[in-house]
Amino acid sequence: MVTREVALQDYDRDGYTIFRNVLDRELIDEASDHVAWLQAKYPDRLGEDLGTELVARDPFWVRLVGDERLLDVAELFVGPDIALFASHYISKPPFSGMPVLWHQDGAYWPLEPMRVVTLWLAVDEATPENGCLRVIPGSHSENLHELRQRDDIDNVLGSESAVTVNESKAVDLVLSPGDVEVHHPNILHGSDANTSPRRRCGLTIRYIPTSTRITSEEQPFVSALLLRGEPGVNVYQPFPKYVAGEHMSFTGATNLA
Ligand SMILES: O=C(O)CCC(=O)C(=O)O
Ligand SMILES: [Fe+2]
Repeated sequence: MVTREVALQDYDRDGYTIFRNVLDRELIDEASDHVAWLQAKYPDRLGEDLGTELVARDPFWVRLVGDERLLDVAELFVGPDIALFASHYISKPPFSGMPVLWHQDGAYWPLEPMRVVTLWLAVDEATPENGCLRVIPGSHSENLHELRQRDDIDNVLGSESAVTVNESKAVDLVLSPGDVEVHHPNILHGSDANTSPRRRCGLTIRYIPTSTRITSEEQPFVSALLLRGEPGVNVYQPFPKYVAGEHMSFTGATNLA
């Protein structure tokens, strides 16, 4: 088990770090069921695009991103007053899962200042074969680059950082279900297509200190949720109540009815 100090040193130096085995198998199995449930409920959405406006009305999603073990990790990076900014499952189906081109998250986000951390929770095993995350260590010290549109190839974001990336420096992040990778908003990262017979699903969770303002016009922001501590500068969505038959059932759901 890495100590907090080592994790923070790694993050400061490399722009990312990994925490192993943060969540238990039972909860990860529920997250995997959740992906199947979402895909049945929203058949027109791609597995790579399950998020944002779905989060705050989904009691399991809110329970998952509000898990104390995840918030304890987030707190190391953003301090004790923590809100959710956004969350997505990126579930790449076998054989056809799309790549995520090289990018810096901060180039996409309406946040001021850009203090935010991503926790990427592995729902499936992630390996080079099924399109695991890839990062360029140390690139978080670069400023945010312009984006350029990319519609010439199938890809999740439809855009990429307008820089030439030295892929020989890329590190593949091999993760097991329940592991959490943490990354900086400026780090260059992406992932290849899934050409393997195995699904590759991860959940991105973007946590902000409540001193970071979500500057989008729409307020409260669709997936803004106060998860720990003082509310700071934002307004937030209410927590959803669990309604049997409407929401996915999960351990502890009826306590949230
Ligand atoms: O899941 C992926 O392949 C990409 C994830 C990503 O870009 C992110 O977590 O910011
Ligand atoms: Fe990203």
